Amino acid sequence: MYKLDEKDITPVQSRPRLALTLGDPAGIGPEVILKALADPEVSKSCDLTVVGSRSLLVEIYTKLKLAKNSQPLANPEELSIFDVPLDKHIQDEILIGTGNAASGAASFAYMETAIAQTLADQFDGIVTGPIAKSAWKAAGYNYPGQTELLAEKSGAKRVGMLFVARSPHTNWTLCTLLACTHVPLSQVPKVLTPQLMTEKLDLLVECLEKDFGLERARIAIAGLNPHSGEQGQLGHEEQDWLIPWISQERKNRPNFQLDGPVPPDTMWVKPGQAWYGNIDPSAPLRVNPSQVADAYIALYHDQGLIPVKLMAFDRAVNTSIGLPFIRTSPDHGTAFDIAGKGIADARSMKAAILLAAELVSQRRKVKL
Ligand SMILES: NC(=O)c1ccc[n+]([C@@H]2O[C@H](COP(=O)([O-])OP(=O)(O)OC[C@H]3O[C@@H](n4cnc5c(N)ncnc54)[C@H](O)[C@@H]3O)[C@@H](O)[C@H]2O)c1
Ligand SMILES: N[C@H](C(=O)O)[C@H](O)COP(=O)(O)O
Repeated sequence: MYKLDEKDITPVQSRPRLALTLGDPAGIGPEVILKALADPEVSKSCDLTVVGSRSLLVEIYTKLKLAKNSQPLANPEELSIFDVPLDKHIQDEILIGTGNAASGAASFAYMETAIAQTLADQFDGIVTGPIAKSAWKAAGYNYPGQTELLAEKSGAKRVGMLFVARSPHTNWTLCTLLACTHVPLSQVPKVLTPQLMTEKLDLLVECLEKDFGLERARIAIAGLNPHSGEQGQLGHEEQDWLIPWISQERKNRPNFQLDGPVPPDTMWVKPGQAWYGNIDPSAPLRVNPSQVADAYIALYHDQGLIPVKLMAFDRAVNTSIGLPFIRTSPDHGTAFDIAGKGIADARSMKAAILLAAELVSQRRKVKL
């Protein structure tokens, strides 16, 4: 991947067209959007249309302008907005800082609208503001997350959740795919199967080739149990199917180096070193970014997202792979605890917009 700079920005007429959903209006989505859109690097990279309720956005903008130490915010009057008006009784029940059925109904309506408009070719991709799954549930929408709604509405049979983050220290890119996502921990060993792993590996390989231009890549796959099961002494999944599955996939994909199962506790040591680089000048240079994997497969949500968010909470991007269009999202959630205070960090939203623009441009090049 490369850093988007002035010379890479495509001419105005072919700039990526992105829909930007507000997310849960009671959370920090509107704030990080207004902050990100005030950044010239963002506005230069693509044509952005906010999909959400204009009147709510204006209300939040007015409130944030009054906040202490208010940072630059885009003025809604100057933005392209695809207005999704809400029934008055729903709008009246939206309370900044509290996700509820009304805020869930609103964020669901924004997503449905953005997906429909993107499928109708009004946009090349969607950047989604954070939603609360519990608020969707309260509103009567039973989806584990936005990814599953996107897959259902777009007819995608397979979808993957990939977190992409570029290190500010070394410029190295951390790519982490979750083999299973919003699955309760007790269900993880049952959900993980060789079939599921093959589906996710197929998606990752397609994405690395098509979106990141990597025809040969190194992929590290985590084990499930402590020390990858210690030869069956600390868990049996590695011996039963994970090791045979990796061996088979090595034969099937000679262009790809598949490492694993890597003991989960040490899987993140080298990525951590590649991410931070030689920060301590007295330490020997411990890892060369070219010697680490191009992508990591974590077997379940927190196995992958604890290290990702520890290293890169301010800039990781949740990227859906396998959809017929680009979709990215910041890695953080609705942060109801700080909503409306003007202190939310917009860098992950900015990274999500820039990555979406970059991926749209890359797909266009591949199509030519
Ligand atoms: N992109 C998404 O749609 C997405 C991603 C993760 C979680 N969620 C949802 O968000 C809701 C809340 O989840 P959570 O509390 O586990 O995670 P969270 O990311 O909302 O918040 C975790 C902590 O980080 C802080 N934080 C988060 N984003 C921040 C930012 N941009 N700037 C400064 N501080 C920030 C919060 O104040 C909180 O202390 C849940 O319903 C969850 O499902 C949505
Ligand atoms: N699993 C994601 C995370 O923790 O960042 C997040 O919940 C987003 O999921 P959707 O994009 O599917 O809503």
